[in-house]
Amino acid sequence: MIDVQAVKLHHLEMKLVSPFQSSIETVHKRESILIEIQGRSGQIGWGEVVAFSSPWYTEETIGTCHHMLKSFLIPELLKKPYQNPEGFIDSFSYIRRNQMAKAAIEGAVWDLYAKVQDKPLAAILGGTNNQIDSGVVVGMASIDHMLETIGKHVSDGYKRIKVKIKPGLDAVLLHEIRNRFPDVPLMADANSAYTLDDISLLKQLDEYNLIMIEQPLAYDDIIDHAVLQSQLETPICLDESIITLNDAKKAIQLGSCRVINIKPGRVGGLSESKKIHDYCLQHSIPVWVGGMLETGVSRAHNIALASLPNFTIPGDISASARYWEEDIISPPVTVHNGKIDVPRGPGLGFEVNRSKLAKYCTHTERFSK
Ligand SMILES: O=C(O)CCC(=O)C1=CC=C[C@@H](O)[C@@H]1C(=O)O
Ligand SMILES: [Mg+2]
Repeated sequence: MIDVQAVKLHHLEMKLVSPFQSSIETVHKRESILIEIQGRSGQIGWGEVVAFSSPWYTEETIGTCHHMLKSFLIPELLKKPYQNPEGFIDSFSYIRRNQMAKAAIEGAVWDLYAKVQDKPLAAILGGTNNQIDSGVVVGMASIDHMLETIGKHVSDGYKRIKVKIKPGLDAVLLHEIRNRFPDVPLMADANSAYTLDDISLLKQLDEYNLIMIEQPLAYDDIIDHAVLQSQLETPICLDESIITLNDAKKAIQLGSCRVINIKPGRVGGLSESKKIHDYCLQHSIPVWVGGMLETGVSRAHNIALASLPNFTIPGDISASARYWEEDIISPPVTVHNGKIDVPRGPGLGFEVNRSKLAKYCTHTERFSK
């Protein structure tokens, strides 16, 4: 039973240890909202808004999520008790899209639900693995700088390297990486930087033995991706184009991709993530958990999700230290021999460190019954 008495929104501002550049945007400072919900017997559940400050990745922002939470989602949660997270999800099924706002509060509800049952969130979701493989993303920089960063991550033991590419920084970059690191498991993420006019250039990337190329074409497309996939040997992975289970079904039926990146924020939460995972498992499509440069709270949700059996490709879940001087969870996420332990404690299995929260929090809002 989930009977939420009070909700707090903690607005945070944290500086990344180094700026993160993709084909569209460079992120220096991360704004986020942590959601703290309190159940009837005093247990606390945590969620996180992973939208960025501006709508460059999807249409949502911290501001739109805040509006949705305050005006619609929090009132729905405080209105009555729910038997389980699915019951709460049904209560807001009338709301179109706004996936990151929904995922943030749904994540807090899942954490609370697991704590009420005194079980790890991973177990409640159906996780089967005690450890997950860890991959890391290298943002754009000069090629020399990227090679140096990759070398560091490889020696730290990361199981997979993802680089950001765009026209002009693709074949030349991958060529240099393969010269230096011929065998490293490598993939490239374009964040929609190409069109079908670039097909011959994209075909050249087949020679770099990439595990996959992520979202090469438009952020809302599955048709052109099907055309491209039919001409590429390298598997296409969809990220931005997959917002719901239905999108995943259609993309798989059309042959638009051979891999899917599941980010709970992008697909509206852990329930939808699990449905996409299960459908992909039935259709032999491997999946992995994507990252959003998030704090330890959302990273903890991602670790629990990644313990499910079809997450067979290392995701973008790296150590806290890769992002922050100090994370706001205790203990921070650490990587040993390229692996992260799935926590065994109840709920997320990490505690939010209140003094660090206070340090990075600009203001807190409180809502109650
Ligand atoms: O969280 C991480 O480690 C990196 C995440 C990452 O690569 C991305 C986060 C958000 C937007 C994009 O630039 C990119 C992605 O598309 O997957
Ligand atoms: Mg991506």
